[in-house]
Amino acid sequence: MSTTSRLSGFKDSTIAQRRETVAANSGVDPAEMGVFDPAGGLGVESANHMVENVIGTLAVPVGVATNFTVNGIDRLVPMATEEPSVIAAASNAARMARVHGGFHTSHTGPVMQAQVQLLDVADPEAARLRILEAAPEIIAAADSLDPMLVEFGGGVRDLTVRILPTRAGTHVVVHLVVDVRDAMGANAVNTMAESVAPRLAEIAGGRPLLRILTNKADLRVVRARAVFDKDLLGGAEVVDNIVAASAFAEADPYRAATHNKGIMNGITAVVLATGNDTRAVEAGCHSHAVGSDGRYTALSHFEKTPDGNLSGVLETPMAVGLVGGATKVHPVARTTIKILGVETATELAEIITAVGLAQNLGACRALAAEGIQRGHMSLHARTIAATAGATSSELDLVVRRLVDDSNIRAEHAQEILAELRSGR
Ligand SMILES: CC(C)(COP(=O)([O-])OP(=O)([O-])OC[C@H]1O[C@@H](n2cnc3c(N)ncnc32)[C@H](O)[C@@H]1OP(=O)([O-])[O-])[C@@H](O)C(=O)NCCC(=O)NCCSC(=O)C[C@@](C)(O)CC(=O)[O-]
Ligand SMILES: NC(=O)C1=CN([C@@H]2O[C@H](COP(=O)(O)OP(=O)(O)OC[C@H]3O[C@@H](n4cnc5c(N)ncnc54)[C@H](OP(=O)(O)O)[C@@H]3O)[C@@H](O)[C@H]2O)C=CC1
Repeated sequence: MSTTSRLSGFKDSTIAQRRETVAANSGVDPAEMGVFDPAGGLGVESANHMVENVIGTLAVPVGVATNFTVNGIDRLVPMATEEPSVIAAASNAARMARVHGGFHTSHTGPVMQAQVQLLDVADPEAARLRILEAAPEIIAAADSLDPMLVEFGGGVRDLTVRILPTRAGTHVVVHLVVDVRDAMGANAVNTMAESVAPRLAEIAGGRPLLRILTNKADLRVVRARAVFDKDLLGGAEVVDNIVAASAFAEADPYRAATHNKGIMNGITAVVLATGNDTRAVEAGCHSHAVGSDGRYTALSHFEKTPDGNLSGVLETPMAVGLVGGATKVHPVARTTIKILGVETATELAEIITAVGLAQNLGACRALAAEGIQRGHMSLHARTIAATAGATSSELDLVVRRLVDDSNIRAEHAQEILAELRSGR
């Protein structure tokens, strides 16, 4: 939790000043901010304990989005992304929601599901009922594998059975529904699924094959809503145009894919910054974008409020944890969690979905008003100038010229540099 996330002048500060401000406003020890230096973050030796055949690490920029209020609490939000303008857009959108109370969320709890696939079952309908009759035994056996999780208030909540016709015959698919508390939960539920699979197969009179969690985490859903201010958005016409942009994304899968990519710009950046599994969250979100009619659509929805402001809602599965995976191992992830000030995985999930909504609004506002290139390309100009070889002292000058000339291209950056260096 931060004292305030409204940090005026933050974007124009030096890196050292930003670190000081973030530490002061989040209660993180200023000395700990050194973790964001290349030498202070993930060392090669630690990396070698995380994955296989390690030869090094890859640094990704980490910035802090400002202006976020989620459920009445100000949060500074670390975001890891290589894409210019993402953090600026999220901060800008959060500023527009802040005046109307920020983001409000609700959730279904940290519930994941593991699937056990059973093949060669002669009587699938009867097998389904036999498994349901044995549910207390199966649930107790699964719970006994993770007493720690049960002690924390988690454990198996339910067992369901589906009959699935496939081109390889009829499969009986058992779902273990597990409250994984502060874990992302994949390892926890996979262990359970593997352990109870032989007994399930015995009851069904078939053979077990896959025993793995589903990333369609539709029992672990977070919903975020916010009202964005019409004047800060740019007026009534912009509000109407964002509503039309939202309708376009709902109606057209080609547009929905890009619209949802914009949401994931924010979501993935926080998921990555906190050491969570980006692929698991991406799989969950995109699967959630397919409606009951089988059509891929927008994850968010925007409409005009009676007083002419813009209301936005977003619902996403959000399988993130505070224990397990890389979250506790990666030194940067440990610090980003402290900056966020979250105590539970669900609180983290709520902030991430709020960022997704802000990110989406930021992009839709730009698209529905001046177009994406003005804001995005003027920030992208920094990358172009650096790629062209501008030094720190030359960078700002080259960027200004690229933007002023409305010609944000590498060749032009090189021309400007040549001109500067020749003293012309
Ligand atoms: C870039 C802005 C915000 C400029 O917008 P602006 O109106 O020029 O900004 P401003 O200078 O008036 O500042 C307003 C606020 O924006 C933030 N801000 C502004 N500039 C910075 C900066 N340099 N560094 C950090 N924060 C910045 C900051 O919060 C600031 O307020 P403050 O807190 O300072 O009082 C705007 O043009 C914008 O939001 N553009 C959209 C950019 C975007 O969405 N980028 C995502 C990448 S494009 C993409 O991949 C997705 C897409 C677009 O395809 C998805 C889709 O199609 O739906
Ligand atoms: N398809 C996918 O998405 C897959 C993802 N993965 C990977 O799995 C990893 C995540 O698995 P996950 O199960 O979260 O990780 P871990 O198994 O590392 O952590 C979960 C365990 O932590 C212990 N724990 C301690 N405190 C808590 C608490 N407060 N709440 C909950 N559990 C607690 C629990 O048991 P105890 O202490 O008893 O052990 C729990 O089982 C990620 O690295 C992910 O990439 C793996 C396979 C597939």
